[in-house]
Amino acid sequence: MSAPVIRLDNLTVSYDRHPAVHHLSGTFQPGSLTAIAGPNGAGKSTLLKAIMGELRPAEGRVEHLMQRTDFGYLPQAADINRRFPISVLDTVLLGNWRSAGAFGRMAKRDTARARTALATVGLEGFERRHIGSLSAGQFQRVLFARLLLQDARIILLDEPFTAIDTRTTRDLLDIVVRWHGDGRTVIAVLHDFAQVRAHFPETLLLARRLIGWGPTQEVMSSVNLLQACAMAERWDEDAEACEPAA
Ligand SMILES: Nc1ncnc2c1ncn2[C@@H]1O[C@H](COP(=O)(O)OP(=O)(O)OP(=O)(O)O)[C@@H](O)[C@H]1O
Repeated sequence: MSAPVIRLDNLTVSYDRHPAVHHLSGTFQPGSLTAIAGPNGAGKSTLLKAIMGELRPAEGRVEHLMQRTDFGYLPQAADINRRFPISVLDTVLLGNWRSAGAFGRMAKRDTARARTALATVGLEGFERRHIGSLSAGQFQRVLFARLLLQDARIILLDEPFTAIDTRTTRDLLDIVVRWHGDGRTVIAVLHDFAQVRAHFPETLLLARRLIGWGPTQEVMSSVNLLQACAMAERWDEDAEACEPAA
């Protein structure tokens, strides 16, 4: 087995001293395609933010065995301000920050690459549109185009298919599968268990503590899913029913 790209060592991340992720240890292998699944409030987004260095561990650590610039990160849509007055093309060009000049001047070549990325996600002709005028699905396509331009080796996606239509989901899933085919490491927080089972060979099942991490068919077992639900009920009095185990 090759050296992992990310190692979690007894990772605990807290908000105001309340742990949202407890004592998590394990590794992501290069080229792996992993879903992070678990109930609401399980610590999935917190884990991605800790991997990206946006949150500091209360205990333990995250080791990156690659450069920070090798990482591409798509936060949850709710965390992104779409009122910022910027065009679709400029939003995609922001993905080019690794090679942009000192004053952010973009070469013609970069603009051409950004246009190609927009065409790849089906948004040819949208270059001059303001991002605030796009539908949720179109905006998610723009963010995928930005990741395409960034050309990151490790890609972290936080609920990339939530609240977008079936066709957009299918198109963006195709891009995720292509990234995997290229040998990139992809980690995605997902709520749709059918999507996880159909497209993600590895799963990390989290309920603040680790329930399972490995091949999806093994990790998404009835026993593990019931355990994750039971743990969620202990921290949420109003927990909704979890998906019945397959
Ligand atoms: N900024 C914050 N300040 C305080 N508590 C937070 C903050 N962000 C998250 N939490 C809490 O940490 C816990 C884990 O939240 P997190 O968003 O990581 O879960 P999640 O698994 O991504 O949930 P969901 O599936 O609902 O998006 C929750 O109890 C949440 O309320």
